[in-house]
Amino acid sequence: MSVHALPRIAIYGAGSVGGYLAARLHEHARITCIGRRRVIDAWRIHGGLDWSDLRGGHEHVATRDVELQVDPFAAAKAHLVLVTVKSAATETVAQELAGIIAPGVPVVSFQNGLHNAAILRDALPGHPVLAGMVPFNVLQRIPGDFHQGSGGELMVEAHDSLAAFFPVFEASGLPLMARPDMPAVLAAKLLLNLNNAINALANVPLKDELSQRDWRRCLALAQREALAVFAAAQVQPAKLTPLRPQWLPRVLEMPDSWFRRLASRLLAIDPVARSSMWEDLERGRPTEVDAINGEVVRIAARHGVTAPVNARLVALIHEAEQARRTWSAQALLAELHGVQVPTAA
Ligand SMILES: NC(=O)C1=CN([C@@H]2O[C@H](COP(=O)(O)OP(=O)(O)OC[C@H]3O[C@@H](n4cnc5c(N)ncnc54)[C@H](OP(=O)(O)O)[C@@H]3O)[C@@H](O)[C@H]2O)C=CC1
Ligand SMILES: CC(C)(CO)C(=O)C(=O)O
Repeated sequence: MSVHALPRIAIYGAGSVGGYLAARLHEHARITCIGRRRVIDAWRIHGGLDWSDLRGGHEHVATRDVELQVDPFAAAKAHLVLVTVKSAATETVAQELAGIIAPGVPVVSFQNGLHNAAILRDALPGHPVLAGMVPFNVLQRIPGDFHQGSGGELMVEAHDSLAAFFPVFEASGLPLMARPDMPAVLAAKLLLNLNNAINALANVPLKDELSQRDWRRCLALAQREALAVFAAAQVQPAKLTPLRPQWLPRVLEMPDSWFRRLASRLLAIDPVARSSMWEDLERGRPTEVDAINGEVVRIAARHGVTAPVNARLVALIHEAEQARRTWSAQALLAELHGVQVPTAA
């Protein structure tokens, strides 16, 4: 196919996910990736983008093969826009895209958190704005070099406007699964993302963290609390792993050898992979904790229940944004047990 016949995709938010998607999709679409000047300059100095994954796939994509831009107007010619900024930046991005992108162009939020698509939708009437989900981890090891450290398929809200783009993702080796139940998918992803804060506080790779029972017990406390909050709010998370979401805390608490046997897929993570929240702390950036653990606390408050474990994780991450401290699993577990209201005997 001539390059001029390829669809144009704008990726708004040049970071870990944005850079990885740009590098993976570039052969089957004309990609424009829009981001901060410091990032775009660093990617140009790197000579383009490199991607690799845990199955050994890798490629160097030269700067002539992806358009790297700092000007939001570069999104004007896109046939599809993918939003890949952190949740706190969504409102600003929505305002920046309004009036720039062509009428009717679909916009997909490839972000964690429950409300990013709704924020974009409010500012972009006349566009199908669709929730998406990135299941795998991407680490930007050095500027311009992206490593996918775990598996899973990209998901998106089913919509006719995306018909021309499914083959692009498929041909690029990143199939996109259309889902009729994205609110349930995002709720299930939020449960998994409760580990982002624990991984950031642990300051160790995800695989090491999840291999140790006391870290998993911390996650089980946060997930069990979130599941109770979801039940109070009548939110049913989708089944994204071989285990039903309701079983996750019990399996996480199992001894290491049982956990390895029962949840081998949860441990199929590259040894270098860390959560995106760890990457934020490492780079001195504000984190997304208010859109993740903070979301559990807000839903709890709306439904007359409490979420002290997730509230404590929010506070600890905000403290870490100011000054980092490395926790041991035992110290964090004691801290999280300490905030729980004892249940009547
Ligand atoms: N990284 C991962 O492994 C995964 C991440 N996710 C989710 O994907 C989303 C993106 O995460 P990630 O890629 O890690 O984020 P990054 O912080 O790596 O990338 C986002 C980039 O967008 C930039 N940005 C913010 N606002 C604007 C703007 N108005 N115009 C241009 N650029 C802007 C940011 O700059 P600045 O820092 O200056 O704000 C940053 O460079 C998040 O919701 C995250 O939770 C989901 C699954 C996995
Ligand atoms: C893939 C996962 C769950 C963990 O890396 C993530 O979403 C993140 O880091 O933000």
